[in-house]
Amino acid sequence: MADPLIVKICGIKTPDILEAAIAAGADMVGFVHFVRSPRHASIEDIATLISLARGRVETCVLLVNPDNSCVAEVAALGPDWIQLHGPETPHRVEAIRAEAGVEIIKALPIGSAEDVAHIADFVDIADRILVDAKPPKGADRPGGLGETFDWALLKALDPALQFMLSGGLTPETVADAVRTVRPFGVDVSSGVESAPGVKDKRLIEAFIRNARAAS
Ligand SMILES: O=C(O)c1ccccc1NCC(=O)[C@H](O)[C@H](O)COP(=O)(O)O
Repeated sequence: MADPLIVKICGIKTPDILEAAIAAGADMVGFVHFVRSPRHASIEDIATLISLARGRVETCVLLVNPDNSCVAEVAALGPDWIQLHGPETPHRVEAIRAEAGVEIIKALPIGSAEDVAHIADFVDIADRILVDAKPPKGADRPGGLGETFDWALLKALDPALQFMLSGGLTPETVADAVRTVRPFGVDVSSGVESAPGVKDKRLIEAFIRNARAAS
């Protein structure tokens, strides 16, 4: 039997939405620590959210090219995962993994066949790979933009690679994404919001329901 689909709801900022995501059956929740994001959460808020979530749902703190002090501060909160969503090199991912002692999701932006080929550099270093749309030139952040990419590019990947799919997924598109791409997991942020940074409980429920129905 195939592994059950992992569903991650990213960009949660409040206990209320955390509870809604858990009640709707999320496997993993993401907290963004990046000041330019409309989903930015402080270290103090993330500490509260992790303590509420512990043992109920896997937690992931999303960082962009963090320095060592930021990594240490986040690792001390005891998340299940750290997601690196910036231009971190394989060497830097390896160093952060060793420093934090936390499993790493490496997010990689996809816009071309070269970007897909670049994934191979991280598969033995990161614990999980997440593919996302490459941000348009001039974007003020590297993710959470509601942008999709050409899923057909992923046909070049080693079929044995288990990866998570993100980038512009919505309750309406996630079933097609699951059936077409057959990812190990799906990740969403903008597609379950009523405005940038404002999560919508009904959209979260619909996203998880539609993802599971297709898996
Ligand atoms: O969400 C953000 O604002 C963000 C900021 C900086 C780096 C990454 C960010 N989000 C990454 C995510 O995990 C999103 O879930 C992923 O990019 C998909 O986002 P969306 O297309 O909005 O569903």
